[in-house]
Amino acid sequence: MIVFEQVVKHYPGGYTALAGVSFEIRHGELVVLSGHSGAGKSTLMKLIPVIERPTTGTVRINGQDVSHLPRRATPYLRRNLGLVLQESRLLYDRSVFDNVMLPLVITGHPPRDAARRVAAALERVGLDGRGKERPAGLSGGEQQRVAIARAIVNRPSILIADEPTAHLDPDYARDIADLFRSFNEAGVTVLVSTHDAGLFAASRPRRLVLAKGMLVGDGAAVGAAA
Ligand SMILES: Nc1ncnc2c1ncn2[C@@H]1O[C@H](COP(=O)(O)OP(=O)(O)OP(=O)(O)O)[C@@H](O)[C@H]1O
Repeated sequence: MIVFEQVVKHYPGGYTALAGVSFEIRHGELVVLSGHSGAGKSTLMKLIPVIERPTTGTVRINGQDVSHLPRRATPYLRRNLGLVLQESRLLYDRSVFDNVMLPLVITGHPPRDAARRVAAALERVGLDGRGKERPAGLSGGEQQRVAIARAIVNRPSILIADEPTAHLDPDYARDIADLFRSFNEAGVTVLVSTHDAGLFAASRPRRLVLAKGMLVGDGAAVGAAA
């Protein structure tokens, strides 16, 4: 469960990225966050794993107020979150397998079970047998799948993805959207931001719409309108 209560985020220099945002996402929901460039989507997403903190207001994840979470406690929080953020780039000097393994290495997972989980995550995103390859040799859509496999390898209950279909050809983008739907159908709470909400319309998601740091829409998607 993700709860935002009157969340305000000012950046240094005075820019207001979020101007008092409140909503509640229940377990098992599929939520698409849309809004123009600069509306505050990335900021909202970064508040959940505490990459950024609210200036005022409260963010609660699975009942825990994370607004003032000590830095040393953030790895425990992030263990239950799958993150595909703008800044979560792949390591290009490592194999696909090593990239997906990374979160398990960080959490000190037993190596043999970790290898099994990586193989399962790669299979889940349609990249089984590709673990030895380098990310640079993969298409943009396949690289995004590696990032998604890395996000789900810890079997998170919440998956957060910031513009995962940006820069992808329409066919690849649709495949990625379908992948998020299948995670959601398997019980994962999914929050995904996009400029193209129509891409996810078939999944009948709940749509949150941000404009200038304010929540201006909250409801079921209608047709393929963006
Ligand atoms: N670290 C930062 N320091 C200062 N200002 C920032 C910072 N991060 C974001 N902003 C500003 O906050 C506003 C909201 O940015 P944010 O990235 O959340 O929007 P967005 O809706 O995700 O946009 P986009 O779709 O272009 O990624 C923007 O005007 C941006 O310039």
